[in-house]
Amino acid sequence: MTIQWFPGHMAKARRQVTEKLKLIDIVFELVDARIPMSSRNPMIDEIVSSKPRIVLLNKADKADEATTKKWLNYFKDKDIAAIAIDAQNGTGLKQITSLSKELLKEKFDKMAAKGIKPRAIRALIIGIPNVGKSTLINRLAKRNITKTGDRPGVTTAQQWVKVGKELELLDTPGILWPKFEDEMVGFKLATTGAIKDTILNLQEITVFALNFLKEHYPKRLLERYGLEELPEDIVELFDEIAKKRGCVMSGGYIDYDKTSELVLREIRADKLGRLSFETPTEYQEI
Ligand SMILES: Nc1nc2c(ncn2[C@@H]2O[C@H](COP(=O)(O)OP(=O)(O)OP(=O)(O)O)[C@@H](O)[C@H]2O)c(=O)[nH]1
Repeated sequence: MTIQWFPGHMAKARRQVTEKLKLIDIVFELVDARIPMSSRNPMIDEIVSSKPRIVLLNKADKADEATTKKWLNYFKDKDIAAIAIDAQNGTGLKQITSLSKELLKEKFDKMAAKGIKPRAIRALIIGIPNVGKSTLINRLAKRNITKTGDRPGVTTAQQWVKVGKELELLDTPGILWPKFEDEMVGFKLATTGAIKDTILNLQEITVFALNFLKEHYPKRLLERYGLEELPEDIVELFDEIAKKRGCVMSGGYIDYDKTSELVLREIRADKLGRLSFETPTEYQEI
């Protein structure tokens, strides 16, 4: 899904999430494990301040394991509950219920003391587009299709999805916008495929990605594209990859768009291995 986030849409998204918060005990904030900060909504702390929250680092199967460990420590140091998961394969999902119970123990104990009948924990999944919200809901609910509740004529009443006996999810997730006014965030979102390539310049995204790989994963670049060494100049690197992969037009001109598409496709398909595009050290001050 591509959403054009105009101010009116942002206000509406925020209003919808705020409404849903009234119905639930806990928020599961879904982020992309490869870019846990860039894939968050910039106002998330303020928007969900009234509820306990677990940060779910999704697509952990695509992220650099060592960096994901650092992110988990980062959140732990900040006293923020966080779990690395792979919603597609179901890895890490068991911890979601146990950690939710832990975080809500006091609230539920108090309810029990008042004689309120025990009930399942109610949760809402929130995240930016394409972060894996529907995949997670379907996986937790052990079903294949998420019902879309907002087609004309379909009742808009909230539906609950049961996850075992102890947890219930709202079946429509909360969708919030990313922090795209920051250019680096935009490049990271585009490199990981979170936003359409047409939103930013394709070649600029690839320059960002290649520079990043050159600095952080040079060996992977060398191996993937059969290069002897990495040229200093990023255009030269582009040229070498293009020549290795036949992205050259008649007359010997390099087809930079084709090269860009190829490199980005391969990064997103994990052909260069598991990659993370940001580390906690850049965010220590937050
Ligand atoms: N490798 C991997 N892919 C995942 C994971 N979770 C989701 N995906 C893929 O990511 C893409 C987006 O997933 P969705 O579940 O549609 O994301 P969404 O957040 O519901 O997206 P919107 O409907 O746009 O808000 C799909 O191609 C999923 O198959 C995961 O843990 N690992």
